[in-house]
Amino acid sequence: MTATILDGKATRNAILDELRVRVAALAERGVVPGLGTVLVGDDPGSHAYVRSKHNFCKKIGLNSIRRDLPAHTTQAELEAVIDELNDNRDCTGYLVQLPLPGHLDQGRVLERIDPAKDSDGLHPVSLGKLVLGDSGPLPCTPVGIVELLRRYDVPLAGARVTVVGRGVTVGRPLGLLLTRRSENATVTLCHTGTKDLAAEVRRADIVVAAAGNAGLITADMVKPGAAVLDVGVTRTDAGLVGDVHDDVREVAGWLAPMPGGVGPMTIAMLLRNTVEAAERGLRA
Ligand SMILES: NC(=O)C1=CN([C@@H]2O[C@H](COP(=O)(O)OP(=O)(O)OC[C@H]3O[C@@H](n4cnc5c(N)ncnc54)[C@H](OP(=O)(O)O)[C@@H]3O)[C@@H](O)[C@H]2O)C=CC1
Ligand SMILES: Nc1nc(=O)c2c([nH]1)NC[C@@H]1CN(c3ccc(C(=O)N[C@@H](CCC(=O)O)C(=O)O)cc3)C=[N+]21
Ligand SMILES: [Mg+2]
Repeated sequence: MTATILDGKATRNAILDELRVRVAALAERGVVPGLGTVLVGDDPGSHAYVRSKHNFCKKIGLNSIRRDLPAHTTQAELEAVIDELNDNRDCTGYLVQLPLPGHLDQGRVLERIDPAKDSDGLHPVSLGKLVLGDSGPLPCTPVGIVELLRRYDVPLAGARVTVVGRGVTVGRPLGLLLTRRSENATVTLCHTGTKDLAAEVRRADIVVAAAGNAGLITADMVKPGAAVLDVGVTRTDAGLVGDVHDDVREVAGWLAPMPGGVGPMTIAMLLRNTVEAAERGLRA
């Protein structure tokens, strides 16, 4: 068997078409949503991500607002930029590119973002709403994963899902999303303390690999026909490598590859959160 590819780029493009229509409807009412990015330091990977976010804004008619700060920026200087974006009427949503340089307190920075402008869905208020089942911005990568599975009709209700990784941006919030009544999956979250990772993965109808450990998931660990989504990204001299070994393609029923799977969906959901924040602002 060769897996059906869950094509994140094609799906992202379909979502961008849908967003373009919503942005045009907002424009008719005099609202142009604007996505802000805050980037500290000169990591080339982070610069590339931020650049591509701004390019996609242009493609769907969003304004974008860019704040690039030097690596030696102080906590107070960064907080002043956060306060400015919170007050900036042109900025309907924004994100602080992670990770921040080690001398900055990431938690304090994220908490200072106005929750109404949280495009990432990673503010403590947004995560709290997710736990409570209240509506609000959802974390981009987890909601992108759910959206990708839905658009390919991968069955979720009753499915056994094994998520490898309990990180705050992917694994942990994904577990919360998938166990909502609307998804109804049964979720196992794995981490470095998991006793028998291979056994947990082998039971799964859906495997989400979000560990950041290159080639961790191999074909012998995957139940034939399972859906496998590769989220992890490891930078090597040979380029970016995912958590899922190439041999998985021969046993999986569906595969979201890295690159070309979940990554593009993350950006699509970031843009959707920004448009939705502007729509909510109109209703409020
Ligand atoms: N494609 C995309 O759109 C995105 C990709 N990413 C990528 O996804 C990955 C996860 O991101 P994030 O959640 O922020 O990362 P974290 O570093 O916060 O979390 C990684 C998790 O993986 C677990 N883990 C690591 N190695 C193993 C192992 N050998 N066996 C079992 N569990 C393991 C860790 O366990 P423990 O808790 O015990 O340490 C931890 O819970 C990263 O590679 C990141 O670059 C992130 C965001 C978006
Ligand atoms: N505040 C914040 N929010 C984030 O969402 C966030 C972050 N910080 N810091 C870094 C991680 C990582 N991340 C990715 C987004 C897109 C791709 C993506 O589009 N990847 C392409 C490949 C990109 C390439 O080739 O360089 C793909 O998978 O096809 C990957 C990873 C978001 N993150
Ligand atoms: Mg690979």
